[in-house]
Amino acid sequence: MIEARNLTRRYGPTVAVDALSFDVRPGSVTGFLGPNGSGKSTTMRLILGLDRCDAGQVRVGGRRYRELRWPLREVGALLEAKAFHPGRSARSHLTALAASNAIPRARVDEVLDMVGLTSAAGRRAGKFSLGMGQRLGVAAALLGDPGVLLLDEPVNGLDPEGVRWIRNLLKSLAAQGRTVFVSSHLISEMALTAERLVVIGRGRLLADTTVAELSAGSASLEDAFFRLTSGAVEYQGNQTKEVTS
Ligand SMILES: Nc1ncnc2c1ncn2[C@@H]1O[C@H](COP(=O)(O)OP(=O)(O)OP(=O)(O)O)[C@@H](O)[C@H]1O
Repeated sequence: MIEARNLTRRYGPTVAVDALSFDVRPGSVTGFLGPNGSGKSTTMRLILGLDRCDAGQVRVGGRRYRELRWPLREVGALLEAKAFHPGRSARSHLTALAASNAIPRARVDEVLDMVGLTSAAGRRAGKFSLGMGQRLGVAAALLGDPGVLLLDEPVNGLDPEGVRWIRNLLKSLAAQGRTVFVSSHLISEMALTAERLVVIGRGRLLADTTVAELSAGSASLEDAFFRLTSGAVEYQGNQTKEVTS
């Protein structure tokens, strides 16, 4: 369970996260949606204690992240791909992480197998493709067999097999009773993966609901998302002249 209450983070004049309150419950995948710059990554960093909040608080399993004795065994996180030393092999990266949290070494090979990196385990992680880096990040998140998982854009860079794999993985982790919180810009993918949604815009909560509820009355979840966030989009491209061939 993740409980955010009145969570607020400012960077100078920018209010990145603005009095945000929501719960992420165990047993289902909760998608975290919002336009560019709406505060999703900042919120995830606040949950993980990687950034301090100016007001409010967030608890994971009833405690603040920094109060957790073995954080990797309680919360697994994938924040950005390639968050590892480029000169280390995938296996040695995971082995070092396991040692720091008193996780048995045998678990390293288990998670390498789960993410499909067994054959690349001895290669320098710095030479990994984006998708392989994402897989290694997922392996690190799963290492401590945590009850809570936080993933920021996990499908980024994954091939179609990888997208389907992560979808099924997240659903099965939730079905085991874990709390799974996952951000994405791919609304159609979220429609397939998530049961619940937290939607934010300009740092504020726009909806804390189910996919079914939000989609009801719209042609698609994407349409419902655009309607919900239409007043909260900060960065928008211009339509270019249509190309006809
Ligand atoms: N370290 C920082 N210093 C200054 N401003 C920041 C910092 N981190 C985030 N911001 C600002 O906070 C706001 C929210 O950013 P954040 O990265 O959390 O959004 P996001 O929803 O994850 O965006 P995206 O979908 O584009 O990844 C933005 O205006 C961003 O410029």
